[in-house]
Amino acid sequence: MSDESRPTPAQTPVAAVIPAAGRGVRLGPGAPKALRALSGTPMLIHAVRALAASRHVSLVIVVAPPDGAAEVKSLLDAHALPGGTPSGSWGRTDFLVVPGGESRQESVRLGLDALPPQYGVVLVHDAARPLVPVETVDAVVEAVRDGAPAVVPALPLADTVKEVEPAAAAGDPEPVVATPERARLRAVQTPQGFDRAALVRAHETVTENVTDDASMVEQLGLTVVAVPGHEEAFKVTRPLDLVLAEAVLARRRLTDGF
Ligand SMILES: Nc1ccn([C@@H]2O[C@H](COP(=O)(O)OP(=O)(O)OP(=O)(O)O)[C@@H](O)[C@H]2O)c(=O)n1
Ligand SMILES: C[C@](O)(CO)[C@H](O)COP(=O)(O)O
Repeated sequence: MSDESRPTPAQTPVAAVIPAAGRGVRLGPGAPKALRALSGTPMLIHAVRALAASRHVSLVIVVAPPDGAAEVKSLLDAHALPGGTPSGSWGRTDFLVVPGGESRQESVRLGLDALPPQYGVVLVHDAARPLVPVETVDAVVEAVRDGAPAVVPALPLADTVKEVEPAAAAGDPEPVVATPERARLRAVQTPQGFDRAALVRAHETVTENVTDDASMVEQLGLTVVAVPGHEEAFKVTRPLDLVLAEAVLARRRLTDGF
């Protein structure tokens, strides 16, 4: 589809790419992180449900561990909505599974390669943020639809942040070189939302390793805007995060009944 005939972000359907191919080294030994259970359900399934809960999202592309695409596809089919829907669909949300790569960046690119032409808005969401509320997903989509080429959910910081000269050996003291003004800093979450053309160009252009997709779009000189993030959209990275995730799910079961 040419750029001229592609629908504008305000009209276009929305797809989500969920990179889920990481090992979860910081979480400790075990299955790939996205397949580990939270309250008995794989983290990835929580993440897919969170995105599929948005009325905007009609396709989810899951980027599976490189040798785990068939297992992930079966898992998604097994967790289809009650009542049963055809393989590859959860009611109004379709899903595709593709194998991932060596880095998060490569996995996202492989997900983008599988994106059908009609999708003009793309969310990129870590499987490792399984509890993001639907309100956050919707706020990101709406900001892209309003014309921002890239949108990140973000929270103010509680800790003061120091820039250091990284130590040569782990555990050595590290000289502090600067203290950025905390009030101007934000901790950035996912889903990050993009005009598809901007994100694809960023992945074609930026070759150095970066830690999120929005910074690649920044490097193109395009505007990235932040909308309010949510404390429950935290990333499950280390063992203590699992404790917090289980506590959030227990509270949701009590207050929301699920
Ligand atoms: N080669 C990779 C590496 C990461 N990811 C995904 O990117 C998201 C954020 O990455 P992170 O939390 O760092 O996950 P891991 O790479 O699994 O964690 P670790 O760095 O502790 O190994 C996760 O959903 C992870 O599955 C991916 O799809 N492909
Ligand atoms: C994309 C991200 O979640 C934004 O905070 C984060 O940068 C991912 O980092 P990771 O080291 O790959 O978990």
